[in-house]
Amino acid sequence: MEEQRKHNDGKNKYSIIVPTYNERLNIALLVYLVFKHLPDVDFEMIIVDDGSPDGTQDVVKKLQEVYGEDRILLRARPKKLGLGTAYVHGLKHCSGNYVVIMDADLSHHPKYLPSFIKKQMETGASIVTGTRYVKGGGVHGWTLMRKLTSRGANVLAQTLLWPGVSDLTGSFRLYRKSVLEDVISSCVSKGYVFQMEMIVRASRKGYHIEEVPITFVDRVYGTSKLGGSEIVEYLKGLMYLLVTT
Ligand SMILES: Nc1nc2c(ncn2[C@@H]2O[C@H](COP(=O)(O)OP(=O)(O)O[C@H]3O[C@H](CO)[C@@H](O)[C@H](O)[C@@H]3O)[C@@H](O)[C@H]2O)c(=O)[nH]1
Repeated sequence: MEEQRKHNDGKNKYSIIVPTYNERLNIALLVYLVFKHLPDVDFEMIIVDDGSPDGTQDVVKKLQEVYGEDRILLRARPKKLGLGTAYVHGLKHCSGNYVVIMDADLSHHPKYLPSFIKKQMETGASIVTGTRYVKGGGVHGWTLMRKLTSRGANVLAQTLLWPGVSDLTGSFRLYRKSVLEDVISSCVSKGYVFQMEMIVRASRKGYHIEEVPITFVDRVYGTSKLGGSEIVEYLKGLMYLLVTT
């Protein structure tokens, strides 16, 4: 972190976008861990909640009292509108020059954040993406079916699209804000396939992308919102990318 501060010169600010839907049991621990792992970093967290019926927003408001409304921003939408548009919505409210996107359920552990920042500073990359599919990365707690689905989705996309990135469907990423704005404006997907579209379009545009290994740990509280319809959307998205990129 000392090294990080040296290179930072107080200029870099990180906006961490966290989309939430029914994450009441996870969000406080996530916020605590982000603060713990980024003690000397200038950052804000933008929670994009889609009217979670479990009271996620009430917890976020309490967190704002503890950490400050300038560090924890709540940007709510009235109903569940999908992951892709949640990122777009969050991005509108970012004041940092770098943007991190991560899940609320601790499957993206905040302990990795310093390595994302370090990698970006060392390489000058426009995007640093977390990968489960290189040495040092992995998944923990998934059923065999979920592992096969994720692996299959990646292998299929790698074979068809050749993007030069090992994990296309993961969403734990750091972007230079201007790059995210550029790439996001050319994306059309709304659901989970958005992650793949983002990284493929960024790669096609020639942006410098680096990877850091992460272990994705399945959530302890709550349930995944990834259903059969998302898989159909993924396949449609893959075909769309095949013909448009
Ligand atoms: N605001 C908002 N948030 C949402 C929505 N759907 C899901 N989320 C939030 O998005 C995050 C990821 O949702 P999960 O439902 O936990 O995803 P997952 O099944 O664990 O999938 C993860 O792994 C996939 C790759 O294997 C990723 O593609 C996916 O983005 C995510 O990281 C969580 O913080 C969840 O609350 C939505 O419609 N709106």
